[in-house]
Amino acid sequence: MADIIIKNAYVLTMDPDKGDIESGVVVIEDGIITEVGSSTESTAEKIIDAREGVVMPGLVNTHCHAGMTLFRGYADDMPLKEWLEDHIWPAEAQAGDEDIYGGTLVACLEMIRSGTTAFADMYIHMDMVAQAVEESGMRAALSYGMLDFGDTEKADAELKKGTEFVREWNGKADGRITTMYGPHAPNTCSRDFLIRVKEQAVRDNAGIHIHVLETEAELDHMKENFGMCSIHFLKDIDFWGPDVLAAHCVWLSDGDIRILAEHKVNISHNVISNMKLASGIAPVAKLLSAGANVTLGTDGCASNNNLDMFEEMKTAALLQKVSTMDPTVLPASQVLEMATVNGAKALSINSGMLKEGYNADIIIVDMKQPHLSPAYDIASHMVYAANGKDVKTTIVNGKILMEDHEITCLDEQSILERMKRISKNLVSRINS
Ligand SMILES: C[C@H]1O[C@@H](n2cnc3c(N)ncnc32)[C@H](O)[C@@H]1O
Ligand SMILES: [Zn+2]
Repeated sequence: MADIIIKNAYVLTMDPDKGDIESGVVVIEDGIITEVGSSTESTAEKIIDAREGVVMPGLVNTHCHAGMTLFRGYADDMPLKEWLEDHIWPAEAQAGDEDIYGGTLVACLEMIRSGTTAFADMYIHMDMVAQAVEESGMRAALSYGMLDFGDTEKADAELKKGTEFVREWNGKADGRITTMYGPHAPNTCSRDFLIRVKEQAVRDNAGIHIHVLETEAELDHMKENFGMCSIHFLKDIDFWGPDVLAAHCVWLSDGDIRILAEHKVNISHNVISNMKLASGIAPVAKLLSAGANVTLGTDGCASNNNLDMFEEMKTAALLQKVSTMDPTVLPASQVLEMATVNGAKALSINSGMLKEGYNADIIIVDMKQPHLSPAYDIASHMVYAANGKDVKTTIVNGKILMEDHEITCLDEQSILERMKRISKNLVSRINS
């Protein structure tokens, strides 16, 4: 007997061999999708009638700092350097285990509510982040954000911390948690340190998550110090490969785009964060036509200011269209691919499609609403008309984390109460 059968659903499989199914079933057993479309199986522990709903793969947020929900709305309307150095980093220095744990739980609630089933995170106090992810039921690729600023003692300590985290948590939480190395960026980490991180990641067979060319200031810094941009600099030290997840990638030349595509680097496009910090417009249409694996991420809540991947999809499409003055770039189906299939590939997880043998990471979107009516083209609706609040059911690894808008895995009220308490205490510590 199956664990879950979802029936009477419009199934947006994202599987190119199968396409959409007008009214079909999805069968789940032991955390895995065992059938899609039709089934001889009619009994299950749990039957979900998804009439007037769209069943699709959960969205994959490939660049997040989940604990930064703590700083949602805390420092807005300024450029990256001032925002990080004068506000966020001093605030993070005051945050403790309890704060990051509580902030991450709020992020998980927000993601589950808005249809994200997996995310890549780079942050601090990562044991607490991992613990929160484990409890939430979500899937995540976690990394400790390492910075050395050219200080060799700090480099040793940071790499030690990063390595311990990678080794301790990889494969934990029934395999829902995987780990990566997280060197912060080419302008905050030294050349030697980046070389050491790459070697260590190769030894540990782990991926690398890094910010790259988010701002023009980084481009100027790299040119001044190394006579080349970050993309060429990282090529020079053999850093690039399909194991790397590069966030932002805004300030790219055509040559940079070729390098990223050739080395099969995974790119996380963080359109809303880049717009809010006025960092710039990433050449996403060009990256995609060069064959690069472009995915979507929200970045942290202090530069977005939410974790709604539906907003991210719509904004990504619209900004590329207007910035290239070409309405045909990033059509809805391609944007959906970025948020599902491409994201799963970047995280090396077997999710992102509704297909036999894939992880049962699935969401159901409630279509019986004025803003989704009528429904000619479901992909169009998911990108241009829907938002995170339309997600009514979220399943990760075959477990229901939210059903009919009701969170089933976490105690939402107590997490929100805790956030009130810790954020108040944190701000009073920062201000004293
Ligand atoms: C892992 C580290 O990355 C920082 N961080 C958060 N958002 C950004 C961003 N847009 N660019 C660079 N660093 C960022 C966090 O504040 C943390 O210190
Ligand atoms: Zn970031």
